[in-house]
Amino acid sequence: MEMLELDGSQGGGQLLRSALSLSLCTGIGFTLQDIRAKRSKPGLMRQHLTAVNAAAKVGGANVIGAELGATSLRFEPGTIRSGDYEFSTGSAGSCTLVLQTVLPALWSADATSRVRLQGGTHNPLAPCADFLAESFVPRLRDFGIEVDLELESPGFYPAGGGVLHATVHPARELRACAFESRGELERIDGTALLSALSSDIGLRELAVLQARFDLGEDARHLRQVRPPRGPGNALILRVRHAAHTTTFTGFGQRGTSAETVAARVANEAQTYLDSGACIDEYLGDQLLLPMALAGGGSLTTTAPSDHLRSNAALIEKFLPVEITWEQQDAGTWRVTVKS
Ligand SMILES: Nc1ncnc2c1ncn2[C@@H]1O[C@H](COP(=O)(O)OP(=O)(O)OP(=O)(O)O)[C@@H](O)[C@H]1O
Repeated sequence: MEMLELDGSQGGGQLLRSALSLSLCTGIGFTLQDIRAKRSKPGLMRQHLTAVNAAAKVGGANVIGAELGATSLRFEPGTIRSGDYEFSTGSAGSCTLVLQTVLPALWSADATSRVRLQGGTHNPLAPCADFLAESFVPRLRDFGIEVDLELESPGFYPAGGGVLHATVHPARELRACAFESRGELERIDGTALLSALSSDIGLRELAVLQARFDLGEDARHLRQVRPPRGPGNALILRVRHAAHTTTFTGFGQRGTSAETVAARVANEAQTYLDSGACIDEYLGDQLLLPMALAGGGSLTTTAPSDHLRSNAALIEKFLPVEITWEQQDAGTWRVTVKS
């Protein structure tokens, strides 16, 4: 079996997850050394370990070193199988990142799969379930990839316990896509999601968004998680253009006012609105993989993030593509994938 030797110190969890996805799709195995070496707690954390085990299960892989805290891993992919799967991070670790790891293998399978994920569905530093549903999955559809998502219950750090269901349909031939123009601005709306916290927090967050973007009453939603599993608050702002909806998320935390949480989300959205980009910084790194599997494509984004750069370097090791980026104007970069 062809094997790649990868240096895990060149990135974080994303490098591992992308390597797992690409290994399953290409049949190329890998060894990964110095996993997350530059992070404060290096090695495999629970969320990463769940992703390794999930990838091994979906792809019939042989794995050496899949243990909590492990700093090296050997992964030899086998045959991808569709089916009914259940993966749990066993904590509030992000289950959306686990889903993203196995999605490419599952859409490459020959039949529909159903996946039940348990853990955190709304975590800082990860795409939340709303981001997946409103921004990621609709763009996958452009490649010809059909994924249905159902959020049964949100899970926040530290209690976790969220449940997300995904149905993934086979997609053999991926269409090459260009996400360059976002089209006209149609609407901006926000949701304050609360669990075991006063509605007042959400109302204050939505008031900030209202003041910044002139949101009408029908564009402000307050949702209490019932039954609550533990305290949590996510503020979700959707900027809907004709060709793409961008989802911005903020998280309430002790010691940070509702106004500050909302102002950060609003500032992020404003940076995007001031740019001419179609795709936000986060979705930018996440779309590279389907673009490369489709054999090419392009997107415009607000910045070529570290995640985008390290993901591009990894993808080029597994697939015969070249990924480049160039600045178009002050707030817009164009990323191109060529085979
Ligand atoms: N606010 C956000 N909205 C959407 N996606 C996000 C957001 N924040 C982070 N992401 C995405 O989540 C992923 C996080 O990858 P990252 O490697 O940082 O994760 P990790 O496993 O927590 O790693 P580590 O702790 O090693 O940094 C990236 O694909 C990034 O684009």
